[in-house]
Amino acid sequence: YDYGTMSPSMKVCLELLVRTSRSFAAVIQALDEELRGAVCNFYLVLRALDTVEDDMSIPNEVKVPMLKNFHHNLLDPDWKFMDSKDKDAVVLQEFPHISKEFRALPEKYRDVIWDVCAKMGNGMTVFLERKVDTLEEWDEYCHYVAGLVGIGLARLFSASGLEESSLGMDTALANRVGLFLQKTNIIRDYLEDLNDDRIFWPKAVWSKYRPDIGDFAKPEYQQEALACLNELITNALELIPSSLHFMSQLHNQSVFNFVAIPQVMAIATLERCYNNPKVFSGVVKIRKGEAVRMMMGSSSFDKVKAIMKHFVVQIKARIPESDPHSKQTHSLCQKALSLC
Ligand SMILES: O=C(O)CO[C@@H](C(=O)O)[C@@H](OCCCCCc1ccc2ccccc2c1)C(=O)NCCCCCc1ccc2ccccc2c1
Ligand SMILES: [Mg+2]
Ligand SMILES: [Mg+2]
Repeated sequence: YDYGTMSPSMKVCLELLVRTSRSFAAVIQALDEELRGAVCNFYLVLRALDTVEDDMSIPNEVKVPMLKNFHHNLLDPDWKFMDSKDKDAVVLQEFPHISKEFRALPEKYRDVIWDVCAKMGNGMTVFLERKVDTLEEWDEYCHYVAGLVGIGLARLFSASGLEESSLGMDTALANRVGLFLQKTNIIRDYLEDLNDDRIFWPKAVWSKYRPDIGDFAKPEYQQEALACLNELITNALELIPSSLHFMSQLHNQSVFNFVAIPQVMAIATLERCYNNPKVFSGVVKIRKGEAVRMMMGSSSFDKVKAIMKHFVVQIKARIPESDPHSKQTHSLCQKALSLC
């Protein structure tokens, strides 16, 4: 970076990026110059929107219009929100710096960020009133908060000229790339979300095993908890072919690293969570050393396929005979391995 020529608001944005994202700050900063500012702003704008969604101290009658109209704040140099209690409240307090950087971006990037922000904000309100019930609604919610990010990123990559224009046109594929990350987060964060009285596990699935999702945290219901966990992980494993297909189309090294590292971290997380009772007593995180090794080893498609293969083999090797979805899990592992 050339800190000397960087505008004061860009300096603030870089600090906000590093402060609000352990997992994305490094890979965003490593993007080629042409994309870095746009993707950094895309992240901060959506993190600010998500901070409104996540802030349980904001009542729904205030939150709904705030989310629906959030994208208009991008054009208001003075807009900020000082009353958030969320862990990332700082992005709402410093929003004038974020919106200033947005307005300085080329129009082709502003159009993508504006469009995704509007659609995500509107989508979030849909699930403020009602919980995620069916697997279709699980896909719908994840589309709003992460699928749209994948679609927006693919459009930014194509618009930059660093990737083919066809990438930005296959919205169904880019959507699935985002779903893979969000479903992994939701599966991993069972206990954290339960403690916040937030449920993102689809009710149509967990209610097959227990009438109250809180029961999974009780040792006497460990079998039901693991069966539900394994079913949701199996659902997420369906997305591996799309993840690989998306990555196979990337030509720019910095874009490849940016896409591959979160995907590799996701399959590693799913493997750590599979049939693991610790999901219900704490948060299963990848150790820093292991994460660094994976980041270093994700620089080419062949290397990423080797890492994917490693984790899918681990899952396949420990599918319990008694698990109600063992056949689906086994055949999805086979399918994924055939592509690695
Ligand atoms: O509050 C938290 O800390 C976690 O919030 C989760 C939640 O509230 O569900 C949840 O908030 C979702 C709404 C805001 C999305 C913000 C975002 C995230 C990553 C980005 C990466 C690059 C550019 C823009 C990005 C925007 C969250 O952060 N989930 C993490 C998984 C979603 C990642 C989105 C995504 C999708 C496709 C991608 C493809 C390639 C590289 C990164 C990708 C990143
Ligand atoms: Mg959040
Ligand atoms: Mg959220």
